[in-house]
Amino acid sequence: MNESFGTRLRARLDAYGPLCVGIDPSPALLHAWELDDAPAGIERFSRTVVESVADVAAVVKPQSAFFERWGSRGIAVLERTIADLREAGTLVLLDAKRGDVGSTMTAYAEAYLDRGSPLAADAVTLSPYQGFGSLEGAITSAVANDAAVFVVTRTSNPESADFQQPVAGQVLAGAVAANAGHSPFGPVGLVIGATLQRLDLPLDDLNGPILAPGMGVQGATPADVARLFGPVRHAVVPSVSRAVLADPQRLRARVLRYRDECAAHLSPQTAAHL
Ligand SMILES: O=c1ccn([C@@H]2O[C@H](COP(=O)(O)O)[C@@H](O)[C@H]2O)c(=O)[nH]1
Repeated sequence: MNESFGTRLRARLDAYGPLCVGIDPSPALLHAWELDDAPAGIERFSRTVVESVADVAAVVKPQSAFFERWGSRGIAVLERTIADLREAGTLVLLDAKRGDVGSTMTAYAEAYLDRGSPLAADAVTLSPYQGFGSLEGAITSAVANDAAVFVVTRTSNPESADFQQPVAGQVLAGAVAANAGHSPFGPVGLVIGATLQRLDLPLDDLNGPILAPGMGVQGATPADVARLFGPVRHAVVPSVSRAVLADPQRLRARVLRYRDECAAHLSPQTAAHL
């Protein structure tokens, strides 16, 4: 029997430290790297990130949007990037934020979670705004494929609060129910921005991982992540993209610095948040 995503994630967090590194081949970053904003440039960018960080980051998160910009050729680069990451042994979290009616969600799950798919990742981000129940097929598929879903709950962008707060409790309740009985983490993680000033959700019973984007350019620091998540910080995977991707020469060094800072702030022994 294969190991569940939760087991694999816990092992990688313990072995490598708590950090997710993004692959975000935006026009601005391609320009900074003196690469063409074209499929070949995106491929070179992605290969460099994989070669520089796959052996030191617990999780790597390609941002699907930056590949989709180039249509089928961009998707082909995304497929090869996912394959390279999986071969390197890191966990791949595809940031695609899909959400739709149940039948269509099943098709998204086939695309991103079914082991046989060329786009299959270890986990994918989903949007719950068609009702948490609409994600059921994707959650079932995640369990069947030893994968996971990370559901948008309280995102890092400043516009999110008023819109998401009213339903965040329902998202949490759905995740708690889906994760019951699993160990060390269930198949449903939450996306909660590291930029939030305070946590307005009780996460103690989540029993799932928390992806926390927003470090670096969006303003959050590893210390902020520890303060925000306090007693559940052992389950947090802080994520960083532009702040480490800005310069290819310094990419690995910056990843190592973020990783070590996150480890120092988020380890169970650290009482910095108290
Ligand atoms: O709440 C969220 C959810 C996802 N993201 C994504 O993470 C990266 C962040 O990039 P940075 O350069 O580290 O700011 C990007 O792909 C977003 O789409 C997020 O920022 N906030």
